Amino acid sequence: MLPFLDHFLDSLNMSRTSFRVYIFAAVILMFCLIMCRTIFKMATYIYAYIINARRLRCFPEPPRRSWLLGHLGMFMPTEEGLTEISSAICNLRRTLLTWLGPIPEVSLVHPDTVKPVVAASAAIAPKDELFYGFLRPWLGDGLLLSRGEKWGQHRRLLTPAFHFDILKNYVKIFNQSTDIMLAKWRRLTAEGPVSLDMFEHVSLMTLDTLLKCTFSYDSDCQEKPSDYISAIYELSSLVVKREHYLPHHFDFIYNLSSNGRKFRQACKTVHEFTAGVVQQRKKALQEKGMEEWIKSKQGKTKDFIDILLLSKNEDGSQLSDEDMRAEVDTFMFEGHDTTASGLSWILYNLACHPEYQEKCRKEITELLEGKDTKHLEWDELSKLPFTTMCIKESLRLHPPVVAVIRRCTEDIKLPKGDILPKGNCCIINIFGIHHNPDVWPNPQVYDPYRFDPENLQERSSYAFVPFSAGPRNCIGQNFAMAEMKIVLALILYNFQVRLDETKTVRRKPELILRAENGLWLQVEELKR
Ligand code: HEM
Repeated sequence: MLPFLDHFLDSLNMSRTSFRVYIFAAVILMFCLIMCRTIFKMATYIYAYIINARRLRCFPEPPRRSWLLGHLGMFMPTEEGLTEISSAICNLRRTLLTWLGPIPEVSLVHPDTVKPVVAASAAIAPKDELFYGFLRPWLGDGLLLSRGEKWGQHRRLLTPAFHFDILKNYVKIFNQSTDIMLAKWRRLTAEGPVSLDMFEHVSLMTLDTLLKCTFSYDSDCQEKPSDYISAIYELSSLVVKREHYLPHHFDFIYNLSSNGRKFRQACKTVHEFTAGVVQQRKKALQEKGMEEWIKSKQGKTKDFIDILLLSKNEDGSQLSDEDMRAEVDTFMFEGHDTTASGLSWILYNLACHPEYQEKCRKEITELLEGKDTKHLEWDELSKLPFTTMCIKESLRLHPPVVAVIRRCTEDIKLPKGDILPKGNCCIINIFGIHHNPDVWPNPQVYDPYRFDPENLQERSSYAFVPFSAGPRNCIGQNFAMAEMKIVLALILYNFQVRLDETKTVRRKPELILRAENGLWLQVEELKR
């Protein structure tokens, strides 16, 4: 049947039976090798899990089944666990690491390791990994998900939109949106203190702010429901549900599911809204002409879409409609939940520590007392040093984004000499870094004095990375810090927040760090 094979075996002086035995042995050997590799890899994970769980105690709350998947990421081999394992294997380190292939999701928890990874991560694509992929149908090729040359070009184009001269103009909006929330709180607490879910109230307020800063759109969403806002909420929750349910990781199955259909519908609502505003604005610009249009904006706050319309690349080209839509959707996604999470946890930490809350209030009162309008100006934001320390310490203890993913673009040397091979994916475990006892003594303790300028010197700049770090850090961090300072100042000036003893607060890492069943605090108006 196979004259060629017979000829070949004759030339080797080998019978067909012996040939079959050899082939069989080779297959068994290959199978054993693959099994060894898999077993070894699994043992590595289990060992690292035990080491990390013991050493780092990332999340004090035991994981619940529903979010075990997301939670496991926190315990994937940290570079320390990995070092210990590979040290045990001793000289074969490099060879073994290479042989094992890319070790998925090594979780980086030390500033020295994070530094080379984020520094090299400008043009790479961390973004096509599992989780980022789920966001793509919604956010398109916006700044968060784009890569390479396109990312570089857009980042250069968008950076001026976050210049202090532009951010200054948003201060009025931050004050106004907070006033709306506080008016609501006044109504709710008219009869006495009540317990409110901070996430619910604060995230509506941050969305309201973003809609005004991005589109100049007053949706009144803090008072009445809005389709666009509901769609954004739905998209955020559907992405998390998809991540936690393994069969839905496959596009084919997800698209057929009811959640997949809801996701498509919500994407449609959001995209139509954004594209509509972009179109309208472009039309107005074309009708008026550039000069007249710029004149009409003088003395008014330029929103984010205005700035995008005026931006040009080095070659004079502008963003296409599609790119503009993607950038706006990305800002709405990146900018509201993160800031809401940051603010909710700050209020929680200050409720846990009334002495710090009182100290912030004193600082804020000194600034606002004697002013006609109890609003903060841009220049006053630097006059709240203790409040800023409290905000930073809360971002350390409860970072809104718990982790980001990067792929190494080069071999990365770990502190103890081991190598993370190029191409390996790693989790920059922001939560882990912020809770690493080697960097932060007593990491679970809320102590704003860690951020006293006197204590900053000896700490690595990669020890505190709530906004990530390196060229691909958060473009909106100054926006977020300004907003958080203003909102916090106005809340503390007008209200007292206390823990609600009837509700337990448990951290719940999703897209952002949430609280299981909401974050309920007792709110009481201060009589001045
Ligand atoms: C407390 C609030 C915020 C936190 C903690 C935060 C955190 C982060 C982090 C950790 C990243 C890196 C994500 C990654 O690489 O996967 C990021 C990226 C980004 N953030 Fe923020 N963010 C906040 C507020 C904002 C705001 C207010 C905006 C816009 C208005 C914004 C816009 C963005 C964008 C566009 C990116 C992608 C940047 C790029 O890849 O070049 N963020 N943010």
